[in-house]
Amino acid sequence: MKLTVVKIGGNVIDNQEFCRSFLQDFSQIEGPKILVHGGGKIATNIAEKLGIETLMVDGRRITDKPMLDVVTMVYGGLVNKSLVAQLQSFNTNAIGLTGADGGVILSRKRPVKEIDYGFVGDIEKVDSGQIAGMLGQGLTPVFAPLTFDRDGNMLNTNADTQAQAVAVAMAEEFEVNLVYCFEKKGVLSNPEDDDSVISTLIPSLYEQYKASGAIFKGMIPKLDNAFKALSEGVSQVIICHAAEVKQAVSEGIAGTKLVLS
Ligand SMILES: Nc1ncnc2c1ncn2[C@@H]1O[C@H](COP(=O)(O)OP(=O)(O)O)[C@@H](O)[C@H]1O
Ligand SMILES: CC(=O)N[C@@H](CCC(=O)OP(=O)(O)O)C(=O)O
Repeated sequence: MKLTVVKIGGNVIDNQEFCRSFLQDFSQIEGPKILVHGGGKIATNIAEKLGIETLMVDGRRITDKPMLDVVTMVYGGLVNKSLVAQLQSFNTNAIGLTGADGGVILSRKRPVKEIDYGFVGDIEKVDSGQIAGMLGQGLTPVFAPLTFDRDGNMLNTNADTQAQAVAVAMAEEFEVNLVYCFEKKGVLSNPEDDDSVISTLIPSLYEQYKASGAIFKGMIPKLDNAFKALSEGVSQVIICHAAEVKQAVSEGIAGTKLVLS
């Protein structure tokens, strides 16, 4: 059975009209589906209003206790519940969850090496059976980028990684199609040219673009996650503009398609 897992980034969520139109398209995807959302940009804005400074290292947020409170409120509350309410208006019976709800995504607090990331989680286990149970009831899980550990902590978890971990876990039972949606048309060969979309990306080409600097910042962990998903059993991975989500799912052609060779 086919399953679609879509990740939507913070730049899309932050734009009300763009986000609403994406959710309408997402609702029209046939068959069981899961949405994993980010919201990094919104957390940064709200933290700033509260006088809390944002620090990112390698695309990961340093999450001390005040920042953990912000991301729990923003991702688990504001963003998650707003997406769920909007999906309900498009007749998708969404259920909003953090990884802690139902114990679905267990993590381990990232060990301190050179950098102390604070309350950031590295995913250990996804309870695919419980997620399949929700899908079986006709529900569409909507995951906030938050997980939990055995010590009772809520942990901030990168949304691209969480989408990858959910997709890989579900691939044991389903034929999973993973789509990373963001505000550009795909992975670009020239970051200055929005039309320079790489239609098919293989690992060796990725390494070349990374070395030349054409692929940088947030796109690097996104692609690492995307290739990991493919090599661990996910059937198809596409990175595309949020407006192309339906096309990516129904035709398998949109933005950048990843292949292993
Ligand atoms: N070659 C590239 N093609 C497209 N985007 C790129 C590229 N290299 C770097 N980027 C950057 O990566 C960003 C996407 O990563 P990220 O900010 O983590 O997205 P999201 O929050 O949507 O997950 C884009 O907004 C863009 O600025
Ligand atoms: C640990 C970590 O970095 N967590 C991310 C979770 C949100 C996220 O990934 O949002 P986008 O997809 O919109 O970037 C953060 O707090 O920024």
